[in-house]
Amino acid sequence: MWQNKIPVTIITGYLGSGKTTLLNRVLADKVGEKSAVIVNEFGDIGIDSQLVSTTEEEIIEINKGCICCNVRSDLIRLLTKLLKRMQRNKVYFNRVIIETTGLANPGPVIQTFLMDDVMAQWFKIDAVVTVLDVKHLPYHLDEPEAKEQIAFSDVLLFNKTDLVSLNKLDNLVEKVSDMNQTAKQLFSVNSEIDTKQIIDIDSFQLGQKLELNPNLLDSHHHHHHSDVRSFVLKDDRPLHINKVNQWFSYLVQIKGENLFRYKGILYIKDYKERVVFQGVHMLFSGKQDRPWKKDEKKQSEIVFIGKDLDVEEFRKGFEYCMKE
Ligand SMILES: Nc1nc2c(ncn2[C@@H]2O[C@H](COP(=O)(O)OP(=O)(O)OP(=O)(O)O)[C@@H](O)[C@H]2O)c(=O)[nH]1
Repeated sequence: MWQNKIPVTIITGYLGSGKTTLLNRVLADKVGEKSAVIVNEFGDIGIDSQLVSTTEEEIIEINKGCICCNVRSDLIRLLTKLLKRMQRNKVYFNRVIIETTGLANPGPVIQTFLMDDVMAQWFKIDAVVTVLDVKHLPYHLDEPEAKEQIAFSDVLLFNKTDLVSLNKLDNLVEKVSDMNQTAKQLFSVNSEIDTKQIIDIDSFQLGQKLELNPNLLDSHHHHHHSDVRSFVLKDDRPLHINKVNQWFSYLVQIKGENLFRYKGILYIKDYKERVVFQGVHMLFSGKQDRPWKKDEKKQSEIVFIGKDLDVEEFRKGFEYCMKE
């Protein structure tokens, strides 16, 4: 039996801030070995689990909804199952890392570990790590999810510092510090930090969290998402690269402001490799990834998350990329 509770690191942060990049760093590091990883995706499909580079960790994905709402019971069920498998020596893990969706309020996730008896007996929260996209966060600071992610944080990672001036960064740090005065502050490009600064730091402060939100432990606590929607386009017909380039440059330039997050895997005609792309507002990057595996279904899957997006228009654009 284990004498110590299993530490849980909760990685949160708004859409596209650099959470998966951070998770990959932790997993590539010695400190992340033997982690059970839970990735929660907002939308129908799990692109994240395909983008997380894995070795021997258990990666489990919850993608039926948002982890902080209807999926809380799924989280408990899943962790209970993992515990049972460990007791039967089927798996071994000595920590849990949860990456929440960019639209999750971490409050209810924290609550899961405090309120449920079994969870509280076996697990302890090591830290809530919030990744901040210093370029785009100023546009989202008024969103309730962004605010709560900052408020509940034990470690604030100001990421993407390559994209802003020192002046802008200072302004943002000042605003964020007003919202959370006790969290440790770290700065990074591509979430590059010494992972020891966020893992096994035992810095979860319940008292301080309760001061912020006295309802945290109230099991009737409810939370509603702001007006942000997501949808997925999926098709197994190959896409033409020239058309894809045209469509994306249109989307980025014309829709970029309302397009908070988009990412996916593309099946491009005549390419042996998958194309993986990522976008946050007007910043976009795509690259050829590993070759398609023999038994893998070749198809394109894209998730879009944003405000005032006309799904039909996106669907037409996608169809256009398939036409000869
Ligand atoms: N320029 C720059 N780009 C970055 C930095 N960190 C991450 N990115 C890019 O930002 C995009 C989003 O990074 P992810 O790690 O996928 O972000 P995320 O928070 O997991 O995103 P979601 O969970 O999908 O909302 C990717 O294209 C990254 O390569 C950084 O410090 N600077």
